[in-house]
Amino acid sequence: MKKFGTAIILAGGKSSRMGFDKQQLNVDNNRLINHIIHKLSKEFDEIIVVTNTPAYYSGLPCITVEDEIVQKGPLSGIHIGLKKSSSEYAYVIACDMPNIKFDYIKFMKDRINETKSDACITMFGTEWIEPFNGFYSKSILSDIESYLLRDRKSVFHLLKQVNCYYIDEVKAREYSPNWEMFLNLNTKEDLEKYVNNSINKSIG
Ligand SMILES: Nc1nc2c(ncn2[C@@H]2O[C@H](COP(=O)(O)OP(=O)(O)OP(=O)(O)O)[C@@H](O)[C@H]2O)c(=O)[nH]1
Ligand SMILES: [Mg+2]
Repeated sequence: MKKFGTAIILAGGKSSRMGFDKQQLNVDNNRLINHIIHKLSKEFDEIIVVTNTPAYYSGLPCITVEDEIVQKGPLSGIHIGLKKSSSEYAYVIACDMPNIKFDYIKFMKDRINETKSDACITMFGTEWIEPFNGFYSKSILSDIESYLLRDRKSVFHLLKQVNCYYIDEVKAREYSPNWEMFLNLNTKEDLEKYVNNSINKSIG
């Protein structure tokens, strides 16, 4: 089994704050998620999009899956994505995150290789985590499954039960001083700000 060959894109949310489906976000006349798929395909052999609308992805270099344990938020998507993953670890990102940094992905892989952790994510301050732009191992699939079946949803609390390596904020800012690699577009204002702020834009 390959160690780091898979990326999972979560795209099964309700987009209630944005007011339209974030799978249809457009930046520079391109669908943002198409850009994410193409960019990730340079680094990963297998791209899994977790979506309720697989038809949006025909012809793209990815496979699509739907949530199995539904209505539990992002962890539902991480669960089925890991289940379908053909690699030991999967990189996980959301469909509304435009700034992917390969040097940080490499840094996370190195930390996992060193520490043999079951997940690798970044802290924001001391109390918050960035659950995406991180890695999760298939080895925690059963933990996630029983957690979801107990009707729990918090990625933060799930990770406390497993062997997760946490990168601290200061370290992460060496790679992304303005936190742009964790930027996610939740509202129309976020989108407008992103489109008008070329400093934050590493798309294309
Ligand atoms: N597969 C799957 N993905 C989800 C689910 N809920 C959220 N996501 C994805 O997780 C990522 C982060 O979630 P949010 O930013 O809260 O997105 P959202 O839930 O669609 O938006 P809001 O309704 O405004 O909270 C996004 O890429 C969502 O598409 C879910 O139940 N299943
Ligand atoms: Mg949400």
